[in-house]
Amino acid sequence: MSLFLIIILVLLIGYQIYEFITRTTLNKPPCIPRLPIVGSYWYLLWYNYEFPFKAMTYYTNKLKSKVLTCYFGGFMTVIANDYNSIKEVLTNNDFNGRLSNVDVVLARAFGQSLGIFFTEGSYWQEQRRFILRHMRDFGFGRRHEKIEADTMEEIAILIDMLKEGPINDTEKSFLKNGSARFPDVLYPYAANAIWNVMFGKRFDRSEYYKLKYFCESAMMFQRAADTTGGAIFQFWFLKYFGNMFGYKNMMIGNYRMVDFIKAHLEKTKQSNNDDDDNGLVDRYLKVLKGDMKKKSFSEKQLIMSLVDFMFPAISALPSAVVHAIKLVMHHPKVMKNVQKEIDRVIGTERLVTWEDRKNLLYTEATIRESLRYVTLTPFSVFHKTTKKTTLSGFDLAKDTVVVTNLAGLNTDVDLWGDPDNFRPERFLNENYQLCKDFTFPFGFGHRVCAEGEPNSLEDIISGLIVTPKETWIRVEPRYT
Ligand code: HEM
Repeated sequence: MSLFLIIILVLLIGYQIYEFITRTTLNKPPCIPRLPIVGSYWYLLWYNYEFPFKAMTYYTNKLKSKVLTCYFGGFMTVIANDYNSIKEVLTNNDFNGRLSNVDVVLARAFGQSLGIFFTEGSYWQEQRRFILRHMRDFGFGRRHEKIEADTMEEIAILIDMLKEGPINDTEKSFLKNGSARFPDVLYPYAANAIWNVMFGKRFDRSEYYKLKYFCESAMMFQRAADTTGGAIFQFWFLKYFGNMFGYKNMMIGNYRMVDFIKAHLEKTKQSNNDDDDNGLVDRYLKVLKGDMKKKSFSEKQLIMSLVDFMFPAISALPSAVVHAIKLVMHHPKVMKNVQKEIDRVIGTERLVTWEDRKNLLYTEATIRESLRYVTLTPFSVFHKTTKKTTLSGFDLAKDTVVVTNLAGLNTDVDLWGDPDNFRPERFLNENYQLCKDFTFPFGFGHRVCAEGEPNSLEDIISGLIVTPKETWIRVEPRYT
């Protein structure tokens, strides 16, 4: 009898646990199974430890919904997995919040909510607006004679490195036996481009070791965790496990960048005259010295904004170029087409310019396809609802974490038909013009990547092509 009761009790508890795991609240998106405390993230890891976002396709099919609830630890999170729901998140201002008070986010910024990525509300708006407006004056995201000339010089150095070989120990570390290591070889070019906008100067070729250090720190930070922050963002105490959850490298990489920027900021402050106007830093320092300083302006905020604007420029951009190169090299037909277009539009005697972009449609389609094929930010950067709102007809409470599953969008069979094929032609119509792009590699709306799509694509194009005559496309004899 007692055995019978125990069986009943076990069955009842089992049922309760099953109920808890699969429970969906009324008018909330269907929920991925979850466990008490740890939530659903572990199910994603279980499905694919290396690429947990891949589990989403399985669950959208299983739960028959493109919008799902997923508990990241204790954070009730809603994940948008298709074009319509992602667009809704990106275009509705109710989703413009960020998780600004999570331990790991605060730890990277002197224990405060600073920078651009993880700030929100009027603080974020004020800072983002000020920084972008003044960066534009120094050539960020628009035509600018000096910046274009400087960039051409950097490209010329890159060509010289690739063609003539290394001239110092730093260059020898990424140029060996006639081959170049990517993305490392692109670091000086990428870092000097953004440094120029911020500080109004570039590092000389003899100082490239400094840029190498700066870029490697950014990579260390990026590689320590994905944009979701991984498990460390859900459970603060995991920081005590060293590098097991990426915390240690995240902090080392982050504070190496902070210290590097701080040291150069100090130098700028010491040599700064009131009428200096060479880059964003001069403009920001002017505000800090002035009487009209708004509350959101501080030196720490400047440092974290510089980190937030610079680390993607020196890690994500070179990575995007490398993925494009790799994919083109593995698709000889695409390579031939790109090469033919470069020969036709640019020829072999001059460098690529910003003007060329409108005539490099196949090359642009190739870059768009490589950004689709390899999603650099699979879960993008987490958003948060700033008020009670709706998504695809579901009700969402204020402060709900919202994820745009860009990887899911980029591999959606319903949208692409053959997402596993690398086919730039999908971005061109029958008239060989670029057609509507259903991807959001840089996000969209007010929280769009600060570099924005046009600027990023131009940078990738110039990084990819480098030079018509000596380009990497010609280096690989197997395909020519
Ligand atoms: C191929 C390269 C890049 C990709 C794929 C990329 C992608 C993204 C994505 C998906 C977001 C999040 C959008 C959202 O919240 O929905 C983002 C945000 C951001 N990106 Fe990029 N990015 C790239 C390069 C850059 C560069 C070069 C910069 C700076 C020069 C930059 C600066 C930023 C900043 C500051 C944000 C935060 C914007 C905010 O929260 O207001 N990114 N990026």
